[in-house]
Amino acid sequence: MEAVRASAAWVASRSSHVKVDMLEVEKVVDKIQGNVPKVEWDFEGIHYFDDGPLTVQYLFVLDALNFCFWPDKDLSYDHLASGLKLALEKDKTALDADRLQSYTGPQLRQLLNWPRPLPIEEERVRLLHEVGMELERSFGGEAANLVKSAGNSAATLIELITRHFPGFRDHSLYKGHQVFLYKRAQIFVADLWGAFKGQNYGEFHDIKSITIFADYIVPAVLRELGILKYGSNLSCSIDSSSEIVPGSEEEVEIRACSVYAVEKMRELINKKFGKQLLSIDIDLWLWSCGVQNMALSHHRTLSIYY
Ligand SMILES: Nc1nc2c(c(CN[C@H]3C=C[C@H](O)[C@@H]3O)cn2[C@@H]2O[C@H](COP(=O)(O)O)[C@@H](O)[C@H]2O)c(=O)[nH]1
Repeated sequence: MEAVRASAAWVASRSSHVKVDMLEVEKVVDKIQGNVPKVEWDFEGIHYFDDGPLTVQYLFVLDALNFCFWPDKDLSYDHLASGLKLALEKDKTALDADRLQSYTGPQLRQLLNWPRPLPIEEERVRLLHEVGMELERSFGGEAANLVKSAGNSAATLIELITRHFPGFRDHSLYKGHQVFLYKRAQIFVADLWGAFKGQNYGEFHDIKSITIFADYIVPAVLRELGILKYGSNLSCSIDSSSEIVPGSEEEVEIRACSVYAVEKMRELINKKFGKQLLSIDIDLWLWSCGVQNMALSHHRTLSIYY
């Protein structure tokens, strides 16, 4: 994703609230001797998988809703992944395109077996409808057809997703420039790649073009590692759990600098240790560390993108 990589670097070079500390990037790389611990996709054992098109439908719906869990302190990504899995196991038609278009908020809660309104629930419902409608209109109702039409190219798939599904157009304006982060579109590609182990629906000849997924966990891990340094006002806001305004310079810098920092880490590991590491590998390692560290304070932005 050249647009993501280039715009993240552009932000990082002008950033004032967040800095990428290159010395710390080097220290971390040397400490692990270039060996990023391998984390298996679905290390938690919470995702639906049947090796066929229904898995693709599941992952697309999952990533359409894969954002903003923190406003409910008991809710996490795991509930979404395992809730949709259980729903599919009970009823294989639960995620059919026509069904997606008719879910209401209470029905979505019921589907996920969640006892109270979900964060930004109306948007989640709207996005489900959007996915159902566009899948039906352009892809015969199946996310598997969307994936097939990308011809095994991650970049083409992301282009198709962002062209057809406005809810996946994760971008911001920063100092007048358009910044692309495409977190949920990229994570869908990575989920296909991970679930299908690089085969079948998960085969992409350009998987190395994917960057990390700029969420709210990875930046917190990078900060903990000393790689991201926040200015004092931003540090105070995050540590006191104040909300960071969506589209603010602070928010864009946190996300873009995270992408940039991991790109630098990957380049360094590959150069110094002669590896062919992907950003996805680093992402899953950092993310899995982050979700296991309950004490980590992350930035809080109300957003449908992450
Ligand atoms: N960068 C990055 N962000 C990720 C994921 C995943 C899940 N990926 C699956 C793929 C393989 C594994 O087996 C994982 O299960 C979720 N998130 C983000 O985290 C946040 C949720 O946090 P909490 O509220 O604590 O549950 C929220 O923004 C969500 O969008 C990832 O991989 N990378």
